[in-house]
Amino acid sequence: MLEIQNLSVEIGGRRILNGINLNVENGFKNVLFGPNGAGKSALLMTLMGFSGYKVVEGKIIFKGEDITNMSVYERAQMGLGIMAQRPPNMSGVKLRSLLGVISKSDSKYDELAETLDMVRFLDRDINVGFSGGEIKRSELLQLSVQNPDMVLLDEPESGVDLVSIAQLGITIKELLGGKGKCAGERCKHGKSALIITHTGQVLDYVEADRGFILCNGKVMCSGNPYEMLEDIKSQGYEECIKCKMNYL
Ligand SMILES: Nc1ncnc2c1ncn2[C@@H]1O[C@H](COP(=O)(O)OP(=O)(O)OP(=O)(O)O)[C@@H](O)[C@H]1O
Repeated sequence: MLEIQNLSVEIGGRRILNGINLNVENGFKNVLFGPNGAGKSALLMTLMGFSGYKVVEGKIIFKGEDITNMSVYERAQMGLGIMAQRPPNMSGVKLRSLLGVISKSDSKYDELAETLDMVRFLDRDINVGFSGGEIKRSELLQLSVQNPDMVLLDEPESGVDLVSIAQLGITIKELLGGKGKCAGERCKHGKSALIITHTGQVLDYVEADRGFILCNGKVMCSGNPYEMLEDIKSQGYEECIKCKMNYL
């Protein structure tokens, strides 16, 4: 589904990502761990094609096509979607208007908005004055309406209160499980995902397949995401440098 080949990225002339090789197979839910500033968000933003992230080496292959130089719009049209960590304020653009543009004609976003307690935000400017948790719910609502084949989730649980986190987790699970319309392989395996998490709370709702640890802009190791999370909790990220040789 997604192949990241020897990807190096610069922001403002500074190398942030260095020779990243990482795959997300069809229907797999892979997890990206790593300390603050490792380059995790930069990787997801680069995959989605946002400006400011300059690919200086390598390729991004999605569904067999080289998307490295495609626009955000083209990537979204191909079935790639993101729940960003810090999406921008969109003054003058109502959430309802954006959902209308994203949704296919038969999408019922009112129902999804109700599930995520977002109905009262539909006629507000996107993200303007939203709390941290409200921004996350708004992002998830947009992503659910888009219903992409592959989702990029950047710390979906951060800033969300303990009560709302269950609803958020269930909605993510339903989204990834391919609930609703889908076809062929996608129906069988659900959607593909690359998920950034520090706490691992989202993994209570999503069955993850493989974990990767990113340190200093490089993938240091890969393995069972649940074991990796326990190791990180008990030993921190020190060990990730040592296990570089185990990276597959
Ligand atoms: N627009 C920018 N201009 C300059 N430096 C940037 C910019 N965006 C990101 N960086 C730098 O790139 C590095 C990687 O940032 P990134 O947000 O990808 O880290 P992260 O692994 O997601 O961290 P966290 O876990 O704290 O969210 C950081 O050193 C950050 O300061």
